[in-house]
Amino acid sequence: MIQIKDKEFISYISEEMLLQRVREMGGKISRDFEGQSPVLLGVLNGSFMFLADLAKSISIPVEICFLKISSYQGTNSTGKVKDMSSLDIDLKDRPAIIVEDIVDTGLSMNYLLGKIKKLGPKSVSIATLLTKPDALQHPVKVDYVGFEIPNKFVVGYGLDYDGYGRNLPAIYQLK
Ligand SMILES: O=P(O)(O)OC[C@H]1O[C@H](OP(=O)(O)OP(=O)(O)O)[C@H](O)[C@@H]1O
Ligand SMILES: Nc1nc2[nH]cnc2c(=O)[nH]1
Repeated sequence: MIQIKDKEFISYISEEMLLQRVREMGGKISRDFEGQSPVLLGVLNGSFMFLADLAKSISIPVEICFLKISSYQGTNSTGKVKDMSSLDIDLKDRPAIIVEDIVDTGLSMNYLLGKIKKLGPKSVSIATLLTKPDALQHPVKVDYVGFEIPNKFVVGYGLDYDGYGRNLPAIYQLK
């Protein structure tokens, strides 16, 4: 068990399991996009650790850039997406892969899809480490999923509680 601020969390997905699954996802993406050079669009802050490990497992040429949005406060969605991005890459006619740590209600991903599609990419795919099928309110088709998890708040491996816990190498669930 670990404590972050006022909350206790218990071990949920080990570092070993995360890395094994992320490598599988990188292998699949490499096969699916063989002969192409997609742009990985990491969504800050939460995706930084997943994106780093995923990118290391991808064997085809990729470019990497980042978007920054936020919708969570504490352990709840605000219901609104705050966009702080300025995308410095031309996506026209390029395959784009949005890389997220988690699709929870789907609000953020629906917003991102709308934003990216307007930039004229060849295709838009979604890779997320985690999804919470029982929490989904804004349906979205995810192409690459690491783990489907129950509707409980999680931290670690990029995911935070109130700014903390992102540096944990494994995933923990709210007790
Ligand atoms: O499906 P949703 O309900 O929209 O939730 C998913 C979003 O929540 C998290 O971001 P957060 O707002 O916590 O910002 P952060 O990545 O900076 O922690 C996560 O990285 C997703 O972007
Ligand atoms: N840290 C964290 N951020 C989220 N954003 C959406 N769902 C979650 C979650 O379960 N944990």
